[in-house]
Amino acid sequence: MSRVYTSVDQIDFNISDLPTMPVPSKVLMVKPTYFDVEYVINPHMKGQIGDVDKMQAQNEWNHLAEGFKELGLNVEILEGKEGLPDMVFCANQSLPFIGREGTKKAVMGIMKTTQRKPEVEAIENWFRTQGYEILHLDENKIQTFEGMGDAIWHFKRQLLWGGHGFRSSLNAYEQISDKLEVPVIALPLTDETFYHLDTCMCILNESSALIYPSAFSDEGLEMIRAMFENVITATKYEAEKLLAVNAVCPDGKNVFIQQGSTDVNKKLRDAGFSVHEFSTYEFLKSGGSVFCMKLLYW
Ligand SMILES: NC(=[NH2+])NCCC[C@H](N)C(=O)O
Repeated sequence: MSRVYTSVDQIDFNISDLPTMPVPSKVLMVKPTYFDVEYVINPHMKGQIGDVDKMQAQNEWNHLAEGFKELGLNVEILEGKEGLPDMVFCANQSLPFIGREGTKKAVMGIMKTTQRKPEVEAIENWFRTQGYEILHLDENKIQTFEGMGDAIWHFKRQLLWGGHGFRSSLNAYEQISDKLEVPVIALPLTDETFYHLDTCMCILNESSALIYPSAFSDEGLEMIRAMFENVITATKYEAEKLLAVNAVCPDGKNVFIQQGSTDVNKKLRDAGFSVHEFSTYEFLKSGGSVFCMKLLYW
């Protein structure tokens, strides 16, 4: 029986009562060899076609990979594929999961745009080498699901936050909830600039999240505020121009974030987080930053 929550009065559990989930120890990154802006499928890509500095992109990517290594994560690197310039955003093609008995499963995505659809198979083939059970959504019923671009695990808990509206369909979460036997809090996204949940919500630890409030509906905001004690908010400039919310906090303490997010970084430091700034300017041209340039898994 699926458990998809769409308003705060439906929520009948406390986070602390939910089954726990280990912190991911591995991170996948896809080499940016073929990364470029070749088409426009989100507002950030407008006017950027052909403008990516390839060498700069490679440098930024290397630096981020080094950062993950320094944090103690096991960094796995996959070659990109020619003709798939967005495959470097490897958070989008799947949703990895680990059950309480240690069983590993990956729900494969259904990309919204034809340009990105072939990326899924490449990631699926890679998952098979990692001992994951592959799960597919029913394509006759579900229109789209863009993996961890929209579906984000609560820190250390079997609870999924699911964004929908632009790249993922709400009914995808019913199937995911059924297949993984987890509750899903569904959040409609309201502003196309923040087309994936990972552009407007970053889960920092069990009780803290960084968000850009204007990207959510009132009901969505109510659910976020009900479940997180500390909600840090990003300004319009930093959220939109620097994709500051597309950050990642793999261990509940260290936050990797786009360089120059001064206001957010101060708020994060004041809340006790260690902030590490990375330059992802070339990837911002495509509408992505730190969070979507990697896939955390077990
Ligand atoms: N999760 C993300 N925000 N990923 C960035 C994806 C960027 C890519 N150009 C797209 O529009 O699909």
